[in-house]
Amino acid sequence: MIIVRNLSKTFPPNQPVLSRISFQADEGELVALLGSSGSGKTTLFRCLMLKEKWDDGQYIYAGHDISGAGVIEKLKLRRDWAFLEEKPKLNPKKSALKNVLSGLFFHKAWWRILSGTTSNEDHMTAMDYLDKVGLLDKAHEPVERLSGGEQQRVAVARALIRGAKVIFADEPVSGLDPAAAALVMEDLKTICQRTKIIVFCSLHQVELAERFGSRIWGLAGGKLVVDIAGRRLTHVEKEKIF
Ligand SMILES: Nc1ncnc2c1ncn2[C@@H]1O[C@H](COP(=O)(O)OP(=O)(O)OP(=O)(O)O)[C@@H](O)[C@H]1O
Repeated sequence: MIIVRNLSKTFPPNQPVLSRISFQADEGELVALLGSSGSGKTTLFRCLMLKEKWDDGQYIYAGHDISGAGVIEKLKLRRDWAFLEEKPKLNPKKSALKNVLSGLFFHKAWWRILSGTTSNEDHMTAMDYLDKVGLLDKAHEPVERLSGGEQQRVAVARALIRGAKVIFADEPVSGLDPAAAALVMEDLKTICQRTKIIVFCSLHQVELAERFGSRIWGLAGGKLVVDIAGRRLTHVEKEKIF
């Protein structure tokens, strides 16, 4: 569970971006974050991933106040979190399977890293995750031959094999056509519900937020102006956000 109270952030010299943001996000939630360009979506994610400092506010993760986390604690916490970008950083020449397995790098025995070998168990686990994102039949394809949506799903599988408990997805489907975007969002929603992780997903498309978000947030003027359970937004709610 994540609880944030009154988080505020101003960029120097005097540009307030986030103003007293408060929320609670529970396991199994897919939070769809809507906001116009420059509203602070990425900044909010960067603060929540402890990549950006904020001025005021309390941040509680899994029952611990991590507002003042030190370097070691931050490194440990970041293992629980995964970041999905619009263009996932994958090795294009390597297969989908190898890219997913690369998520296990820090979990492998040193001699396996040196010898470049993989245990049968890791192999099976990676195949399971590829199955979860509907890519079992593409496991041995080099990633460069996969579509943008399929590459994004490989990135999701890699995040999951790392044991991510929270996924921050910053506009993960903005470069995709509507059908591919829906498939990626469907994966995120299913995985979120089945594995009880929290997914924060910033989106520009209201329809995707309405269709896949179990919760919808709207960010405008540095504030969370909308925080509702996933459903069709009213005209008034849309006007508040955009
Ligand atoms: N490092 C920085 N220094 C100063 N200002 C910044 C910095 N990063 C972001 N900003 C400013 O903060 C505001 C919010 O930026 P942010 O990238 O969080 O918005 P966003 O909602 O993610 O936008 P988009 O949808 O276009 O990606 C913008 O006005 C931006 O120029």
